[in-house]
Amino acid sequence: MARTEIRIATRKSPLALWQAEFVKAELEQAHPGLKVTLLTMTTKGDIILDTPLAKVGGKGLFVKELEVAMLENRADIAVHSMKDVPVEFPEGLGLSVICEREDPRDAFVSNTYKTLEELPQGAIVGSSSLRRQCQLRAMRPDLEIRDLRGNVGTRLGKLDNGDYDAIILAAAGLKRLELEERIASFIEPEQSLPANGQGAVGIECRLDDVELVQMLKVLEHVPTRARVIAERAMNTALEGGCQVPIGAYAEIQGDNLWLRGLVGDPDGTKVLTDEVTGKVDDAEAIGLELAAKLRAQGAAEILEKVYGSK
Ligand SMILES: NCc1[nH]cc(CCC(=O)O)c1CC(=O)O
Repeated sequence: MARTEIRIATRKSPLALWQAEFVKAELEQAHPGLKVTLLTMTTKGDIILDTPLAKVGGKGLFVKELEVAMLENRADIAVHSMKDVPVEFPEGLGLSVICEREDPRDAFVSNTYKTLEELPQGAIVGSSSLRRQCQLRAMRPDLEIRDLRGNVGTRLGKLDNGDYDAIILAAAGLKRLELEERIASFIEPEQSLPANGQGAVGIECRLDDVELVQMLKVLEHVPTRARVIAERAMNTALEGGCQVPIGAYAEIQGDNLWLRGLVGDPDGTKVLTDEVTGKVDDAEAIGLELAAKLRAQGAAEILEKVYGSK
């Protein structure tokens, strides 16, 4: 008998809730009679899980609370922004679906200026992403970049307070939250290469739940998966985390997949970029090839310096 309920474990931020509600609506539409419920949780970051379920090689494993909920069968799925999804999953869990990508670009948000180019000398720009900082500084070394944290609403509030002349956010988050009118202009990938997976949403679940995996498949978007796999492969091969100046962005061009990567110094003095094109079916190999090309240019030394200074 087909299952009648799917439980989504989700964080409480407006964007996390939007993504969970999106998945709920799609699943309920695709499977008449199915009820999808949201289990909201406050996450405190990584915790050590000590249940036998999550033990690998006798050791406790670092997992997030959403994953604990799935491993303990209090929830069935978790919905993630792909750019925040780590490379490895606890044993038994994995990414079963990658949904269609929203706008992958970074967005320039300002109440005064229309574009990055329009910013006056010494303007104050908010972003805590080293990837964005590196590319901004490379383009405009005169700007003063200041930290900016919190969820999308918090960040916009700080801009409106006058703390910054402009801030950089992902276009996808703003569009999903119906805040697109806050975008003064889009920053094209050639100017600010997006983070791997930016704008794409993925669904994590227990991989042995065959019926569930099957029901989730209606949300799968094959071209997005190929793009994100290539981007993540490059990132993984260079051991890039979310807080290093590293970008990866793929597009599908006919039968081909084109992938561009970037590794830089946070201060923007060194920026390495390279590209690889190959067959869509070879997405992962394309990512690995690009990582090797960037390494040959000296990417590993740059990243080591960033990690070393933490
Ligand atoms: N790092 C935070 C984060 N993770 C996902 C998004 C939204 C965009 C997306 O789904 O990729 C954001 C906000 C931002 O970068 O402005």
